[in-house]
Amino acid sequence: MDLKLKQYINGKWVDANSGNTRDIINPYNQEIIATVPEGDESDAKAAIAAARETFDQGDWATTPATERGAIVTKIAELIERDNEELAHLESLDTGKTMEESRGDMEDIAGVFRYYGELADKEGGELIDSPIPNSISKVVREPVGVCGQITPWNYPLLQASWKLAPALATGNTLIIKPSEITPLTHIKVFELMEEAGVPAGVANLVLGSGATVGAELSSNEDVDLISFTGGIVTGKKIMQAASSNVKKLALELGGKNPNIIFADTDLDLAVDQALNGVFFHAGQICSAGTRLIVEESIHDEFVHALVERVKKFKLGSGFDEDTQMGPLISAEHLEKVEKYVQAGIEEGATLAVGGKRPEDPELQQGFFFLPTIFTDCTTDMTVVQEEGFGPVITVEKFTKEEEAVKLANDSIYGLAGGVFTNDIAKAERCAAKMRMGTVWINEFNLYFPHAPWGGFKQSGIGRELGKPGIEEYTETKHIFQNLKPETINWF
Ligand SMILES: NC(=O)c1ccc[n+]([C@@H]2O[C@H](COP(=O)([O-])OP(=O)(O)OC[C@H]3O[C@@H](n4cnc5c(N)ncnc54)[C@H](O)[C@@H]3O)[C@@H](O)[C@H]2O)c1
Ligand SMILES: C[N+](C)(C)CC=O
Repeated sequence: MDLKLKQYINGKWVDANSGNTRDIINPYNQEIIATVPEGDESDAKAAIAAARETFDQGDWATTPATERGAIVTKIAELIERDNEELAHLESLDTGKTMEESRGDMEDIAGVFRYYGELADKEGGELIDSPIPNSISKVVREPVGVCGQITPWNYPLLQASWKLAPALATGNTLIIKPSEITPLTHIKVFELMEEAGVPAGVANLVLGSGATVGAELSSNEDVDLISFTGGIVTGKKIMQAASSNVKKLALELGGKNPNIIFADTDLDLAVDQALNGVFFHAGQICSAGTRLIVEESIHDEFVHALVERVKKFKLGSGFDEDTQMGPLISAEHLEKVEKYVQAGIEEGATLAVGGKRPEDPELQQGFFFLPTIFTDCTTDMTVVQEEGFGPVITVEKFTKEEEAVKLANDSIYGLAGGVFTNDIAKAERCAAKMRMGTVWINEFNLYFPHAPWGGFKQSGIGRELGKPGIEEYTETKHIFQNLKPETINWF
């Protein structure tokens, strides 16, 4: 593998202080694909010190935004140049199909390009001051040293949502990928170095959440922590971030509803419902795993879904005809199995799947069959908890208000969908759905220009769009009195 397989701290490619390493496993066949340094608190502290010193020294924060933007745009170009290599690394690490990984890399380049172009356009504004003879202006400045922690399901995509806006706005940063999927993070650091990101500005530390992640979240030299991952970890990070009242951005899980009305185009809704869940074997925060289907079309809809699911081709992400790859790890496969077992025990009807495949060619990988449960009710574990696997639950409704009530019956509020040909009805539902994104006649679409994030326990703050760059800035009001006079109050 033509990759450095090191951490990147203060402009140098380094091993872990301890000398420890970790083997990275291909989830398709359990082969070791790479061995990388396993950093710990001491590596995190070294990276934080470099980022702190670089930020405080000031050159990067005061580099003209146009220049920083040009570097971020250059990273986009390099990602486009190396798209195939990056996609290959992502599929090796995660098991997802090459087609999906190629799409991710296009999206990632788009994110760097978007923030590269936005870098010099959000400088601040003059306010119409109510005080005579004064100038009142609002400027945006970088927050400082940013800690960034990413998950294993969309490793580089989630990283791009953090790296690009942080760099564009003049912050310094330390990023920690999931310990089991570090390869595309390493590669993008090679590209960032090539694009001209100065030493100390962007640092990469590899290692576990309990060590590196916990240090980034609690260290008082870190000014902002941006985390994407599970709700349990998110709560720990929120607590740790209170050490110095860090700025906090949390992108957490989802248990996303997809409402299907009887007046929809059935073929479209079936197709989109499948797309909404089964990419990357359902390991998507915004997977539309809670189908809420109008009773009059329920049986026909479920039948159509099941017939298509039965034909899914599972296999290696590198085979052209594979539609669904494996789950990420043995541990996660076990978790999904237990989740499905809970569904069966709580009385849901298994319409298809529900177990590991029997195909001898898939026995080395962490595969689970695409699964559909019917006769589901809101009190069931499979309806309330995020399974993060290829599992759909189907609930029925008869009235519009009931559909919205079911959709909102969750601690999560990340995303949801509505399928209907009655646009007024769709708009009414969208207005009442308590989620950061609502799709109408669409599911799982995202692009750099529109903000992404969750209501309720799906998170705090927004990534992407203008809010995604504002997260990385502090707002400062500068007031200038053009005709100062003594007040003589005291
Ligand atoms: N909202 C979104 O946009 C979004 C996007 C992708 C994934 N997710 C969510 O991510 C979850 C799956 O990812 P995961 O299993 O990698 O999540 P996770 O919470 O287990 O791990 C995420 C990251 O946090 C680190 N971590 C673990 N413990 C930590 C600690 N105590 N302190 C600091 N860091 C720690 C991990 O090493 C990893 O890098 C799902 O819940 C999914 O919905 C959300
Ligand atoms: C945000 N998204 C959809 C790219 C990945 C969620 O896991």
